[in-house]
Amino acid sequence: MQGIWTTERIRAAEDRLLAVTPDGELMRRAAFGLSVHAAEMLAEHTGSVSGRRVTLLVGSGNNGGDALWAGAFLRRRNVAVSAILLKPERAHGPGLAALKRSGGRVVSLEDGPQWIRRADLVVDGIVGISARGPLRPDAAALLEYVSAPVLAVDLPSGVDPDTGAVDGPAVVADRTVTFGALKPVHALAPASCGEVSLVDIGLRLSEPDLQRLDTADVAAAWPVPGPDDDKYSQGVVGVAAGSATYPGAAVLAAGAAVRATSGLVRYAGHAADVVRGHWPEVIATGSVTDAGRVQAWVVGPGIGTGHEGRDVLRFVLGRGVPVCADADATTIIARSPDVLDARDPDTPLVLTPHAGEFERLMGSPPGADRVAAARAAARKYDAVVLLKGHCTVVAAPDGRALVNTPRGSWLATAGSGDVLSGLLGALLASGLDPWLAAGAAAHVHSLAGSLAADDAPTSASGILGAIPDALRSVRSLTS
Ligand SMILES: NC(=O)C1=CN([C@@H]2O[C@H](COP(=O)(O)OP(=O)(O)OC[C@H]3O[C@@H](n4cnc5c(N)ncnc54)[C@H](OP(=O)(O)O)[C@@H]3O)[C@@H](O)[C@H]2O)[C@@H](O)CC1
Ligand SMILES: Nc1ncnc2c1ncn2[C@@H]1O[C@H](COP(=O)(O)OP(=O)(O)O)[C@@H](O)[C@H]1O
Ligand SMILES: [K+]
Repeated sequence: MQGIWTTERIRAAEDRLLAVTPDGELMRRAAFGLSVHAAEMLAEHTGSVSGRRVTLLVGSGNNGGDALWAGAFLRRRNVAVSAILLKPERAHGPGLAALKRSGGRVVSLEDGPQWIRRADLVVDGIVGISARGPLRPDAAALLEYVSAPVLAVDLPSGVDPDTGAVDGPAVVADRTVTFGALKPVHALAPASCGEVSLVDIGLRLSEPDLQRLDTADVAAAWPVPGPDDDKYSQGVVGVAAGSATYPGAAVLAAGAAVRATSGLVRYAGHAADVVRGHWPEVIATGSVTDAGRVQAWVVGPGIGTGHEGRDVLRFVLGRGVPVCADADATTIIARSPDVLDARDPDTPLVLTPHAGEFERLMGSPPGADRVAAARAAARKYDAVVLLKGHCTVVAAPDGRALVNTPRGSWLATAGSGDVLSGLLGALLASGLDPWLAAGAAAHVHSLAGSLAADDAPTSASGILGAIPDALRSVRSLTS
């Protein structure tokens, strides 16, 4: 698991460390690491370091101080460094002195654009973890001239450090070098951060506020049959999805469940013939009432939101097994919360809303703080909530939260959510902790999406087809 800490926690840990570290030492550690990454980027993009031009955008806080010190270190490698000070009277004193001593140039805000245009690399030291609100106009104006690769100091300026939300102009970095520990922005705003690198400055932190699954966590959690297993012992999943008119959701959800684990898959609903045609290994019946025993249900994709869908949902909630309520099932719960009376409070429920379904469930959209939103919904429904979007957030009623950072946006395609629910249902049936099951399913779903796409549009069927490759890739770490 990768830990992620809020800026409040980071600041407290920094204060503790600062108290026992010589003055300026932490910043120099941070800035030296930053300069190594800057040199690496110069070499990558231009083929050399010496003689190249770096322009620093320098705000009035320590983030600007990091940039100035890094500039001084780069001077030692014969890089031409210029610094644009947004507030010259409040620039970090020791950093500015170090840059000047090393032969770096300080340029005025008015001359800034030409130095940005001529740069081989732009370093964003405008603002770091003390950023508040949208980027100020003088800083925002400079960004219009940037065409060179950008290295963000700690985080891309203009992006909220704790939520990753972007409200107005913001830096889009090719690489972000952060210090001590990952902050929420790094997991929640991948398109703004670019590649994220962590420089160790010796921070000590306890329990993280937010987590991210490593591939190794997913590999360790994913169920694999052993010598004594049979088709029942690995967990049987039931899929209640689709309709005669719209059988696609059923085919996708059942197919994802088939590919996720080697346990048995049952299907119940009006698309039984179509599902059987696609997946002969699925035991398909017309109704949940004669589906047979399962260890978890996936319910909702394509079942409609009328009384029949409501009856199906109520029936599966009453079976005493974990339920993944997706798509139409979330809408039914939002409109008729009394269906949840059928649920035994001790059996896990996973809700998988996208933003629109979330708004129906909670009465307002997720807003900028998607982690807080998912946590609130998890508490309200006493359920694990998987909030879909570019980044997927999974929160448990006990407050645990994780985020899945995607590789691109190819998952934004029709039916992709049905594939996710099938994966998740199969993991629930195997007995995995529902929060971990949701996180692992999201991880494999997004990996399958990027493998299927391979830089060109794909489809839900393509994502489904790439599940075995995604699992092979995840498991290759363990073999
Ligand atoms: N502490 C440590 O041990 C270490 C800390 N480190 C580094 O320190 C950074 C944190 O530094 P920090 O706390 O000095 O604040 P920082 O983020 O630079 O910005 C504050 C200034 O920005 C301004 N400002 C605010 N919002 C703005 C906006 N929207 N748009 C534009 N400007 C805005 C605001 O100005 P004011 O409102 O005062 O005019 C304020 O003065 C951290 O990210 C890391 O890089 C590393 O060296 C490792 C060791
Ligand atoms: N821009 C995006 N980037 C990455 N993933 C996305 C993006 N938009 C949607 N997704 C993912 O794609 C899936 C879409 O699911 P859903 O909204 O239920 O669609 P559908 O009903 O068509 O299946 C979710 O897993 C969601 O997290
Ligand atoms: K920054």
